[in-house]
Amino acid sequence: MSTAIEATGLAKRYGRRATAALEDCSFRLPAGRISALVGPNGAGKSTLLSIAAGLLRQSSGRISVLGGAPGEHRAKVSYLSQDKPLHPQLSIADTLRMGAELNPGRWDAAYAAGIVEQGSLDPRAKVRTLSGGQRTRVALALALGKRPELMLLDEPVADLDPLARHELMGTLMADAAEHGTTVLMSSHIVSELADACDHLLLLGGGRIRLGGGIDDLIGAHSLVTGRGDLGGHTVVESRPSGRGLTALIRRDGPVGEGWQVQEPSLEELLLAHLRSPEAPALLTPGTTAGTYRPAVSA
Ligand SMILES: Nc1ncnc2c1ncn2[C@@H]1O[C@H](COP(=O)(O)OP(=O)(O)OP(=O)(O)O)[C@@H](O)[C@H]1O
Repeated sequence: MSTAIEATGLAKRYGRRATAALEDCSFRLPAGRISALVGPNGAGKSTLLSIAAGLLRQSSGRISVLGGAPGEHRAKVSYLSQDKPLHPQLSIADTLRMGAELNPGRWDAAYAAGIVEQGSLDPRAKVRTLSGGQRTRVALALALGKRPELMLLDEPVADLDPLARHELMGTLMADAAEHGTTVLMSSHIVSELADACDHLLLLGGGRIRLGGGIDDLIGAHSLVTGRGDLGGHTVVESRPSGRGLTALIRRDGPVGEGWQVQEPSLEELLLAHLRSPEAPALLTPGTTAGTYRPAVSA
């Protein structure tokens, strides 16, 4: 599988701030995955997405996007920032016409119009008269109508009502799966990421703490309850439970006797890592920078 984004030692420091927003951030995002970019407030998610979009320059390190420098393949990339900028004076129809003009040869007018219609929006309505969630829908129609190869979405559905969120996420994911679009999407709504995404990047302290297919990452961990020795396993988090412990561990071989073993949910996996910022990072082989070499035909 080819590479959509690869970063090595990526760092970003804003001005003279003592702490870096990104610090030695290295990962590979395989093409065609729908990846959740998760992390606490201030973890560097927006910074990473802006750098990948070519709108912000890193302080050091390297990043390639669709095989080029960020911004080099702008026509194939849609970036939706948290504030979802649109022209307030334009109508929805004019906004979509602008999308068509800016993306000659790529624009899918019927698809973009369909996303607007799903929200029962009048195409003649001015953007300034729309609610926050309605603007989000129009911004997503612009981003999707472009039929990009890579979508960089910064909290794309945070201000949508639950029904609209579910329906728009469904559209986005079905479309990405059908067209093989790579999606990197930041969000705090973990319950919905579990349904929508097949890949995860967890950012903490400016570094990648977890990276890989969601099934692989969950499969590498166990939620154990009981008493006994957990030596040999990496204990990500543990807390007292009854007369013993409940712990999220990264297994190294079978778990010993005296423990009840369960598979953690994505939420349990993320919460344990968010509560334990000192736990060692885990990147699956396909997500480690520098590990992918395209097959060479003889
Ligand atoms: N323009 C800026 N100038 C100075 N510092 C900034 C700027 N933008 C972000 N930062 C700082 O960089 C760090 C990372 O911010 P960023 O917005 O990338 O985090 P985030 O993970 O997207 O957060 P959130 O979940 O709250 O949206 C924070 O400490 C923030 O204060």
